[in-house]
Amino acid sequence: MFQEDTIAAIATAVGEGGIGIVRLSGSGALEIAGRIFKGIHGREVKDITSYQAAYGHIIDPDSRRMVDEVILLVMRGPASYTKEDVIEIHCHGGPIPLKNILALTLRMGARLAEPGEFTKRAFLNGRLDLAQAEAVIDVIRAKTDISLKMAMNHLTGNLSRAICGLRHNILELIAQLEAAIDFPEDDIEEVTAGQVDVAVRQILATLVKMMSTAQTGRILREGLETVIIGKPNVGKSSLLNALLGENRAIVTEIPGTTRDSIEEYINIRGIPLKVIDTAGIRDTNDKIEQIGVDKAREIMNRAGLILLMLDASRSLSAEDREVLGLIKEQPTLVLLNKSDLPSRLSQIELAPWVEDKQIIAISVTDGTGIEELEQAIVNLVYSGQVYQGDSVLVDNVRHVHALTQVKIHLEEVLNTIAANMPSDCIVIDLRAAWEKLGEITGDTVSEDIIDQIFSRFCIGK
Ligand SMILES: Nc1nc2c(c(=O)[nH]1)N(C=O)[C@@H](CNc1ccc(C(=O)N[C@@H](CCC(=O)O)C(=O)O)cc1)CN2
Ligand SMILES: Nc1nc2c(ncn2[C@@H]2O[C@H](COP(=O)(O)OP(=O)(O)OP(=O)(O)O)[C@@H](O)[C@H]2O)c(=O)[nH]1
Ligand SMILES: [K+]
Repeated sequence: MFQEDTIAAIATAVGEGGIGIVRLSGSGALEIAGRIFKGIHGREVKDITSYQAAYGHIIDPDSRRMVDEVILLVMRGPASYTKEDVIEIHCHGGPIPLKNILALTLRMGARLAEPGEFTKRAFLNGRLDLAQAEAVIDVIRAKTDISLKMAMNHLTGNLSRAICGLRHNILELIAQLEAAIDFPEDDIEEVTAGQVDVAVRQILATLVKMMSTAQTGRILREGLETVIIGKPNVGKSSLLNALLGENRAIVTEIPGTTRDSIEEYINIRGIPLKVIDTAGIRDTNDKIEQIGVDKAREIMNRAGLILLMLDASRSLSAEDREVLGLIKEQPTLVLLNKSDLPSRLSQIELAPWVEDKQIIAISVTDGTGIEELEQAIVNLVYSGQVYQGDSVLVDNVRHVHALTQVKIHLEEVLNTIAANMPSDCIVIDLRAAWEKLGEITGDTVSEDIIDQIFSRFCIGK
């Protein structure tokens, strides 16, 4: 199922870099490269064996002008990333050499690749399944080492294998039931329904276990949206700076498809915290009562973690009570800052406001309680089992949605069995579950969904 046109794109990040790469993929890749590459000692592209590089120059065949000095790498399909013929031109890593070489390949007949089109071809040509292809971009966008381990785990196919295992088990049940439908001699059917019931319950248990990893998985993949809230001067900015300083901020620039944004993450023992910026609110006015309670509520509703800060060196004020009044069901850690100063905050007065929320005494100034704060965040995210990167976590909303549907279909199977309905009714829901699972690996998925997934990739990947 090879696509005939040859695509080209800059594979490296835009901007200044040591080396830049223009990548070509498709049946015309070698020929196009052959027309613009002059290798040392007359080395020609067609004579370079797969996974060998050659030194030479890119020459514009029309003007005979030298465009850049390069190293060219040949990967012949199907032993390439896309399974097509692939050429990489490693040039000087400036935007102008890259742009000129790309333009030249386009002039020679290549087409500019769409975002994610190389990986899309790798998927369509069977190098990767859909879950693995999605992991490629997760590897690139991983925010911490742990996020990276999780993504690599998916890239190597561990999630896919788990899904395929479930699909295999469901398909076996379908086959058994259909055999019973097609050969209804004996009263084999009743026995089979009982067996199906047991088997489906087993599959459901595995499914539920997988789904239970989704919350942690999603936090590791996307970051935990965190808001630091408290009245002016309690030490919110100081805490943010302390966390940033100790844990080295990872600033990922994601030129989003919807909006250009720079997202900042704080790495708390491998957990990426995405601190929601309340600067906009703070800039206009420093007073909590002027924030507009609605706005504060909205921010807190969006947050996955609330760090509510009080000044332990002062007694509880009306402003504090207003902030405390915003506490809801969400995970909240109550931080009593400035614990280095004499305490004036009455725990008895505070208690009814915080109920079962964890309270941590900290001092940003001398570092007291920061470790405890980090540990509390770790406990919240992992709820027990710290992720070491060795097991499969479900981390992708698309996958969670599919699994939720699968669960509904399988529960329907149990209902159908309980209602003594005929086997073909059972088969309908088993088949629906089987197909839904296939959406994750891309075995049964619409072109729309495929396009949607790859459109979120960067160009050149
Ligand atoms: N220069 C370069 N680095 C890169 C990539 C690339 O395309 N180019 N990759 C991606 O963008 C990633 C590596 N992924 C790859 C995965 C498979 C194959 C591949 O061709 N595999 C062949 C093995 C070839 C052989 O046997 O020698 C195969 O499995 O058939 C290449 C890259 C990261 N680094
Ligand atoms: N003694 C002591 N002072 C602190 C501590 N943390 C912060 N401060 C001081 O408290 C003052 C306010 O700190 P900020 O971090 O600006 O407080 P904030 O909550 O961000 O204030 P706003 O930006 O006005 O909302 C500064 O003078 C800090 O140096 C602490 O743990 N102990
Ligand atoms: K401040």
